[in-house]
Amino acid sequence: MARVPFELRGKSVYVAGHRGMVGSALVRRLAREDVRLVTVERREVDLRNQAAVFDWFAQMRPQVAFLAAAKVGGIVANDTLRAEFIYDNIAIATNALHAAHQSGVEKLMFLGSSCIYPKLAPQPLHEDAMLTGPLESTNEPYAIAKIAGIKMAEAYRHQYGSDFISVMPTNLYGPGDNYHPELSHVVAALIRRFHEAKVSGAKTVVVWGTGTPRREFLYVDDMADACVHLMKTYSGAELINVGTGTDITIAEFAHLVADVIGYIGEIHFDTSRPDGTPRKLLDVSRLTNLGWCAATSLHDGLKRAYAAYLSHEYKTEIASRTGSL
Ligand SMILES: NC(=O)C1=CN([C@@H]2O[C@H](COP(=O)(O)OP(=O)(O)OC[C@H]3O[C@@H](n4cnc5c(N)ncnc54)[C@H](OP(=O)(O)O)[C@@H]3O)[C@@H](O)[C@H]2O)C=CC1
Ligand SMILES: C[C@H]1O[C@H](OP(=O)(O)OP(=O)(O)OC[C@H]2O[C@@H](n3cnc4c(=O)[nH]c(N)nc43)[C@H](O)[C@@H]2O)[C@@H](O)[C@@H](O)C1=O
Repeated sequence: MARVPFELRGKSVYVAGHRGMVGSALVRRLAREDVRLVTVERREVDLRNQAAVFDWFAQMRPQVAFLAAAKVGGIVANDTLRAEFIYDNIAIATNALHAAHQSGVEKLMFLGSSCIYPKLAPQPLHEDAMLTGPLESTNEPYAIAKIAGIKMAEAYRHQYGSDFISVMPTNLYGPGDNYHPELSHVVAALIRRFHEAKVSGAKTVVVWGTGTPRREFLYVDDMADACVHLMKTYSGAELINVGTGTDITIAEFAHLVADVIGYIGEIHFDTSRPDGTPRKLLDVSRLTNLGWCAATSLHDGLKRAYAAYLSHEYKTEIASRTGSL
């Protein structure tokens, strides 16, 4: 059966995690499609609650689902909230994927992460590197949960013929990010730290680790655009990496953030803090062959992310999401 191109038009589309960074970008992107958006707040349906999830899918019967809900955070959140990261993320994946199968969802996208690849896998990280070696210890519980979700989508495709696809995003940033000083990812952490240093006139800013790890960063609205593109054009069991295909050291990145924010002081590296994976550069050849590439440069994306931070920094939404971590 030819399953692509998949027609989104006229469909009811569920975005799980619609208040999050990726989910809200998906909502912005889907506003350009002729679809009926379906969302539900966590206080009404906690995706860890199997009965609530099964009931909600049976009642709402969405035709399409983007699974962008997860327990998410940076290196310290992953390393310290290890039980929550494995429990929440396995529960969310198993409940939502099985409910989608039971209620007859036509097509579903599961969002994994580039941290599912082995710590020392060859670079750039090809999709076939999954399960070929030990994981990075700081995010092993999260990665195991994501691998469970990927394998579940693959199994349901194999046994039931479900059109479930899995995409592996690189490190993401942009509007709606979490700015918690300890628990956030590096982009949000440094935007906040450099901004506060500029405002207070601080002479030094501390950046974690040695500065030598390399990371690839994708602007979240590009991520949402890639998700919609792949939903329409891809159907298969193979994973699809989603990134830019270029990376940068954390030291170079810190200087770029300082430049965008206008901070002119010194940068110190705190080597007592973890570096995590030495390098996480995605091989994006499958994505490129499917006709998609990123549109936003890191410099432009950071300018937009900083503008979003300035316009949201005192709003309670970020404060409440930060408090929930
Ligand atoms: N950010 C990144 O750099 C990367 C993210 N990803 C993946 O992308 C996806 C989206 O991440 P991102 O947008 O950054 O994360 P956010 O933390 O910004 O958003 C996560 C969303 O999931 C919802 N959620 C979490 N737990 C539950 C629950 N138990 N029940 C219902 N809803 C829940 C949150 O709800 P609420 O708003 O109520 O808190 C929130 O809307 C995730 O699958 C993540 O693993 C992959 C690679 C990199
Ligand atoms: C997306 C991916 O994100 C996580 O992995 P990670 O790439 O290690 O994420 P990170 O953004 O927290 O750090 C990136 C690098 O940056 C350095 N770094 C410097 N200074 C700060 C800093 O102030 N905060 C943070 N968080 N990191 C800093 C930090 O030491 C590291 O070398 C996974 O757990 C998992 O969640 C996942 O899927």
